[in-house]
Amino acid sequence: MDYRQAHPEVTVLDPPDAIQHLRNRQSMLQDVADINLSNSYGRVGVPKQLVITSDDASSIPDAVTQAGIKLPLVAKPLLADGSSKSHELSIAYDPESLQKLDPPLVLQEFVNHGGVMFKVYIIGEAIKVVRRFSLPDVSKRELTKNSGVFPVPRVSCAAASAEDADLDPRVAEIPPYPLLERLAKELRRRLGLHLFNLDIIRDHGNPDRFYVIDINYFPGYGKMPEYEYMFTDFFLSLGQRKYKKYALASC
Ligand SMILES: Nc1ncnc2c1ncn2[C@@H]1O[C@H](COP(=O)(O)OP(=O)(O)OP(=O)(O)O)[C@@H](O)[C@H]1O
Ligand SMILES: [Mg+2]
Repeated sequence: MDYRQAHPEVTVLDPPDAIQHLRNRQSMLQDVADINLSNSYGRVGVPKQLVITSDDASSIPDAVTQAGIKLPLVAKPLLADGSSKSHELSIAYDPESLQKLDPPLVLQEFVNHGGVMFKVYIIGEAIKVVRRFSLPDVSKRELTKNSGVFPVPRVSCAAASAEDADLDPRVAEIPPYPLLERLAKELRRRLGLHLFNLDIIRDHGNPDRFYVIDINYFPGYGKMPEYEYMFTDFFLSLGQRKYKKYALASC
């Protein structure tokens, strides 16, 4: 803030406090929940979730029952600070094993989505969607058979791209652009950020229902095809905006 005031000539793209908002998995998804976007192209929300801050893991099964959220649950460290620990996610299949978890956490309902997710990159006003492999569905049978807490492998970061894979079109179809554009526009405004991405999954039982499960600030753009062109356009648009401002001020 001080720096910004002392140097009005410097363009601060995304302010640190707005970026900070994404370092907590609870506050990160709050705006998506508030927007509660629904139009003729579909609906976008957040999986039902519960935040556990108490150190006493033995109270988690009761808290889950009271919140009415359903197993299996994805347990995510509350802080998403980029450390490798903050990416250590697990899946819990039965109430008993919830006591083995290590708070502070966000417990999120696991949504079956057919093993494919969408990384939606936002660069200013531009959007690029990339398909990635994700976790496979959990069947009712598996849910009754499995018990325990299992680490979640970082499937979406694996080298294999889902772009050219032979996938069920109902699972692989990119979410409708008009829906993503509305969401991106609202989020840009509410978050006060220009450079971020959304991890989105489609409910396997309901193709019009989408869930945002993660938002990252300045994600690895290297994995995004054509990022060079999109960044060039973005920087040019910033330059033009600044030029217009100066031109108006000096009139
Ligand atoms: N609610 C959910 N339902 C189903 N699968 C989920 C859910 N949340 C997360 N996953 C799966 O777990 C993966 C990692 O989750 P998430 O993106 O929230 O964590 P992360 O630590 O930020 O991981 P990454 O850096 O790999 O994106 C997702 O890509 C997806 O495959
Ligand atoms: Mg993610």
